[in-house]
Amino acid sequence: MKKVEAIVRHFKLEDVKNALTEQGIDGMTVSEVRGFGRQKGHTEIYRGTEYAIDFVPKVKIEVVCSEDSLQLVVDTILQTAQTGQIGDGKIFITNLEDAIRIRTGERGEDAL
Ligand SMILES: Nc1ncnc2c1ncn2[C@@H]1O[C@H](COP(=O)(O)OP(=O)(O)OP(=O)(O)O)[C@@H](O)[C@H]1O
Ligand SMILES: [Mg+2]
Repeated sequence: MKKVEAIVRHFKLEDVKNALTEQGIDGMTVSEVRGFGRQKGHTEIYRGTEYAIDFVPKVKIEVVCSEDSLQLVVDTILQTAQTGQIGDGKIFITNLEDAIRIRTGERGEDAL
């Protein structure tokens, strides 16, 4: 299994969620995050406001998926979250050791 962490713009969240759901992804975790990329120290527009601060607000979407569906998940996020402007975000991929559905005790991909 793989864990995909995508840091995207807030206004893209709904599109990304809908697109992933359409591709058969049944679960995800979303959180509000703050950070910076390589324009550190420069300004960035967020909801009409120009931020000259160190940490720009973004949304982090975490999806755990099978290795077989990894490319589909990544492509879906890329296609829906990209504007082509600075600050579109980033995708990180890691190996995930195990998953467990607490209600049933199912493990691995059965738990996704
Ligand atoms: N190397 C990194 N490690 C962890 N988080 C990062 C890293 N780079 C970017 N991020 C996170 O991703 C968010 C968006 O980054 P951003 O899209 O600005 O990346 P970038 O490399 O500056 O690309 P761009 O030139 O398109 O802006 C940051 O606010 C931060 O939360
Ligand atoms: Mg940047």
